[in-house]
Amino acid sequence: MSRPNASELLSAIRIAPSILSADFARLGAQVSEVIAAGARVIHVDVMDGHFVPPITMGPIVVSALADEVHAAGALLDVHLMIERPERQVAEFAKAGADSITVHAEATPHLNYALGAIKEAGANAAAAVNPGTPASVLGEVGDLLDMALCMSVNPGWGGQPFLSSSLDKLARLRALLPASAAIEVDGGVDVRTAGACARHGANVLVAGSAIFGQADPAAAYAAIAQAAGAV
Ligand SMILES: O=C(CO)[C@H](O)[C@H](O)COP(=O)(O)O
Ligand SMILES: [Fe+2]
Repeated sequence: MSRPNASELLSAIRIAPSILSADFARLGAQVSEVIAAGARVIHVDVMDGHFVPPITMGPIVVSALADEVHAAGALLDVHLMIERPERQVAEFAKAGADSITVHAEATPHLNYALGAIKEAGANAAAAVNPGTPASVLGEVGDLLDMALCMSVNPGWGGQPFLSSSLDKLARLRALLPASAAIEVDGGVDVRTAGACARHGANVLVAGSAIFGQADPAAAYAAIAQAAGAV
């Protein structure tokens, strides 16, 4: 199965539905629904019960979705909320992850972890929690295909957007090379998406605002319009 060009897909304004809020009994159908509505980035939240309290999913879920997502020309954007992610990135890349995000707070070896992602053949991204300065990512800017600004404290869907994230998005945009995508994750919906895009984000993750709605395809389209993605 040929892979989509992740760098190309992540260079435009994208809404990335997060399957954290999907109905897992019908996960494949829910992902197909948002892809049919235009989604080209599917966000997968991996939590280990240590870096954040909940435990969610592992490479087996990435692998289960990979063929369908790749056949549609879409990519799997894996957000690792796990301790010592450098020990796991090769497994996720092998399972079909196209971009892999590690948290700056989760490893003493951020530079090494990003190199390990690239070596495994995926796009490399690093995330910062709301309490972590954007400037941390300046040290690894040359390795970043994407930077992720958490706009809620990680661990749960459905939390309100932290408005301080907007200035932080602008700081990240100014700090990083123009080739790096800027992703925002947490509390993104029709009300917050436009401001995120105006402050420099181009990959907008939305979980509850899409899969928590009665019509995920319509919710996707409304957020895409609010962000200027259509
Ligand atoms: O990384 C995450 C939580 O840690 C999720 O991607 C994020 O919270 C999406 O959920 P919502 O859009 O409902 O806030
Ligand atoms: Fe996420």
